[in-house]
Amino acid sequence: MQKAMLILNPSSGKEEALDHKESVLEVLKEMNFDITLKETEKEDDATRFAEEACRERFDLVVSMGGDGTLNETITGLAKQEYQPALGIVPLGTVNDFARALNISMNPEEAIQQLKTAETKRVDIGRINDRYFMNIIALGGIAEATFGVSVEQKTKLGPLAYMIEGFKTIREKEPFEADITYDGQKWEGSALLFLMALTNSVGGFEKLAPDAEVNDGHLHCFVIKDVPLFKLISIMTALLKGELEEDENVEYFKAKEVHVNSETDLISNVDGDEGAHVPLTVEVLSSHIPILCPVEDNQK
Ligand SMILES: Nc1ncnc2c1ncn2[C@@H]1O[C@H](COP(=O)(O)OP(=O)(O)OP(=O)(O)O)[C@@H](O)[C@H]1O
Repeated sequence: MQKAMLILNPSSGKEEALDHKESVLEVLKEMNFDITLKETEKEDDATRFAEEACRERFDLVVSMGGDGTLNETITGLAKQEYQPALGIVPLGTVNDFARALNISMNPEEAIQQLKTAETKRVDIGRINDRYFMNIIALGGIAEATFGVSVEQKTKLGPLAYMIEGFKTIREKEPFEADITYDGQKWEGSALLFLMALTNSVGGFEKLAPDAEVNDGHLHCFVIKDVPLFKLISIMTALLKGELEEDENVEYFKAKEVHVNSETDLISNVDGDEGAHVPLTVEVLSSHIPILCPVEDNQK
């Protein structure tokens, strides 16, 4: 009999994981899995559980929680030679990675999708010694989002990040960035630097319309030092996928990016506080086997 590990974070999103526990257990049973249930209690539990699933040669790991739990689970899988397939039941407030994979935002539907899903290897990213699934952001807006409370996030949803960022951007200075990517260089004054693996960021799904979850590239945007009103219009157009060529935005694709700055920038890694500059960011191409809805594979 094949073995599945369900990693469940009871505190995610609106604390609804326990409401869906029975459904997911039922579906995994229907799929003929011998199930081990692991509930997280604290930081890094999901990483330890995922490592254990690799060591003990589980066939499937299902991560049921928010982006934080998913990031921890992927961190546990990323370094291992043997990796079980990863199923995702999104329960967080943003769930960008699941969005990019066309996994339903409705937990019950996402659970049902597991039954017919197919395994697809997708890219993840590494920033210094940490992994990420969606985006690295650097600059005032990016740092401001660290202050968004869980209550705000839950109430306002994904928009809270951007709103909070715009509110505080006035106080922030542009930074001099020294960016090297795949042998090329960009130097200049920037307000924001984004490196995205998928098109789905902060709940918006059109950031980099040609980004695929396994295209082996970081999609990078440097927003130069512009007045606040211009920044807001650029960001709005960018997130809606409506940004035309703009002299204030530099776009490039890269497999590896090095960033340095004299300003002490703190990276925003998938919405959480990450490493300070200097940074080395790279794509680990088609690195994690993920259960994706069938429709997506048949495109
Ligand atoms: N039982 C628990 N009670 C409280 N916190 C927990 C528990 N188990 C894990 N955690 C914490 O929950 C965090 C992850 O939460 P979650 O998966 O909801 O991510 P998130 O980033 O808040 O998601 P999103 O932004 O999409 O809402 C981990 O950092 C971990 O420390």
